[in-house]
Amino acid sequence: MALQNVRTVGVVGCGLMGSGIAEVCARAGFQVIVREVNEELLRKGLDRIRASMAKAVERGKLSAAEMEAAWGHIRGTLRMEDFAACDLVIEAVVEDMPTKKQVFAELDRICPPHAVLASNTSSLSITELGSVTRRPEKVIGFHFFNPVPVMPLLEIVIGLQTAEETVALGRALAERLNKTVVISKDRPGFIVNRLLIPYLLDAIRLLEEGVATMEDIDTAIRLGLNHPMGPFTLMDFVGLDTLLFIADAMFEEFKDPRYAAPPLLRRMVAAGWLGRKSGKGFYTYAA
Ligand SMILES: CC(=O)CC(=O)SCCNC(=O)CCNC(=O)[C@H](O)C(C)(C)COP(=O)(O)OP(=O)(O)OC[C@H]1O[C@@H](n2cnc3c(N)ncnc32)[C@H](O)[C@@H]1OP(=O)(O)O
Repeated sequence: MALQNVRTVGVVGCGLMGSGIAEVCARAGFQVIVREVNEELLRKGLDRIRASMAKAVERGKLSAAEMEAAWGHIRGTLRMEDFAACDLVIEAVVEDMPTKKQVFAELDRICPPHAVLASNTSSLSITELGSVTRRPEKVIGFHFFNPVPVMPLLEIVIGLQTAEETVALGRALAERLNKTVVISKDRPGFIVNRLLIPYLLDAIRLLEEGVATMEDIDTAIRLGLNHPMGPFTLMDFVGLDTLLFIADAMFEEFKDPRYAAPPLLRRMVAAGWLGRKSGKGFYTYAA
């Protein structure tokens, strides 16, 4: 399957990542079908896409006419069966292996045989996702970064059975979306999260040990290392539930204490303090 034959891209999930992926694909001229599990989540996801495009217009990254054209390429749905029309589907559901496996098995049943099935997973095994399909050579990881329209990286993850042709499609897609590619083997956390997750968890440990306040830790990293966000701002931005899913998945595989979630993180997620998206995480956000 070559990229020039891809007309319609499916996106499973219209949360933070799915909405960003749907937006950049529509802006690149693909027809996009994006699916959520209920009307409310779908409406919220589509609203997020529209708000992000409006911000791009405001910042001079997109013209009003381009925004309307891109918006016209996006169709929301609640039905998995609608992915029968897709040449490429990118899954961006919750970071949970049983849920993702169920999605991949369903996509394999519904999508045409030529379709490539990609996952936006940030830590789970592409090889394992491929194993529940009859097309493991067409299963690949496309790990985007939040906010998808702004972050210039696409981490492509190659499962044991992923074909060279599927990787070539990933490279061509990245070029179309104006993203730079890095290639990672299928190991937990790939490149970025292998380094990022222990750093973020260590920031929580530093806070719990009382070494410094979270404001000072954030300021230290922002001004001392020139990172755009300190670790607590970044954790709230990524979502504490997502961070916990990733840390647990990495700990499960490596059994290395560097990836063990600090108790405070688990309790914050239990309390529903998920970061920016829930209005409260390490910091509190206005509604
Ligand atoms: C956990 C995982 O598996 C993976 C992950 O995703 S980890 C998280 C990765 N993400 C990060 O690390 C984000 C770190 N933070 C940042 O880079 C920055 O804080 C940020 C980009 C989010 C915001 O930066 P900022 O300077 O405060 O915002 P802002 O000035 O509004 O925007 C920065 C740029 O993006 C552009 N932009 C903003 N929103 C946009 C949109 N919706 N569409 C297009 N462009 C947009 C702006 O125009 C601006 O571009 P220029 O510099 O060319 O003017």
